[in-house]
Amino acid sequence: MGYVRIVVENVDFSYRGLFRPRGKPVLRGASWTVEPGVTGLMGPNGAGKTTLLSLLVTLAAPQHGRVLIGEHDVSRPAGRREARRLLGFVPQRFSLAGELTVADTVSYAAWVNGVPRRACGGAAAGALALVDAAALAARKVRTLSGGERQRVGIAAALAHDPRILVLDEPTVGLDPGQRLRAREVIARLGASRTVLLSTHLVEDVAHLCERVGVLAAGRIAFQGTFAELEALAEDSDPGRRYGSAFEHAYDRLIARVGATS
Ligand SMILES: Nc1ncnc2c1ncn2[C@@H]1O[C@H](COP(=O)(O)OP(=O)(O)OP(=O)(O)O)[C@@H](O)[C@H]1O
Repeated sequence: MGYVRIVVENVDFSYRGLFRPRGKPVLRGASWTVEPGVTGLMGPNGAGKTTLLSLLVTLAAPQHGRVLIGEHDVSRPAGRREARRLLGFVPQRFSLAGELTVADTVSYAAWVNGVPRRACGGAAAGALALVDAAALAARKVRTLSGGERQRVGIAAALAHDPRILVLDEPTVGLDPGQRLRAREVIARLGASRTVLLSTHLVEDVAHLCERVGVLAAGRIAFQGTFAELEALAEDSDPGRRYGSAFEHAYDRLIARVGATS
């Protein structure tokens, strides 16, 4: 199966409610192309990263503009149906039934996502192997550590063998060893899929992401490589270290977008 890109075209999105019929604009004319491999989505708290990921995985629909998953336009019901087969999603917080085994949890995810019942066991075993979690298959979910649980969540999202994997802050709350392990798993998955993850961690982007998008003031203010983002720092201080150069580039970018919006 080939690679699949994600295209976001001129998307507006507001959360609307009974008392806010026009809503609060979160995305305003956001456009972005996510290529195969691993891409990071960054942006300040409240910028709309989770909102944008929800639109990409068809949990919400834009009020204007469109989202394409491969050739499928998710604003149409048929396009949404086809797109969902191609998508796996790991939300920032997810609940798993503590009394189920890991194998049953991932088999169930496969079945929910359309894998025929007789193939679910094999699909689960394959997905667990992909995330280095085959040895956890017989464990009850309630006995897992945070890092193990995160890998099982990723396996559940992979159980129907999607071409695209979307992860919302996948390394939050993991200790440094587990974070490295999660990065290794995600990098491996990105070798044959389109992987998009949101993160606040500069090290995640530096070590893992071939490309990065920065969301600010309702749109993708930057898309390019990590090195290109870093170069925005226009390093006037030769003593500045690697990490802080990135923070500097990032701050300048956000300030520039804030001034023009
Ligand atoms: N269900 C909702 N109803 C109304 N407003 C919401 C809802 N979810 C998010 N928002 C608002 O939309 C804006 C974007 O939120 P979102 O969670 O997408 O940002 P984020 O970039 O993921 O933030 P963080 O980095 O803190 O996780 C915020 O102002 C938030 O308060």
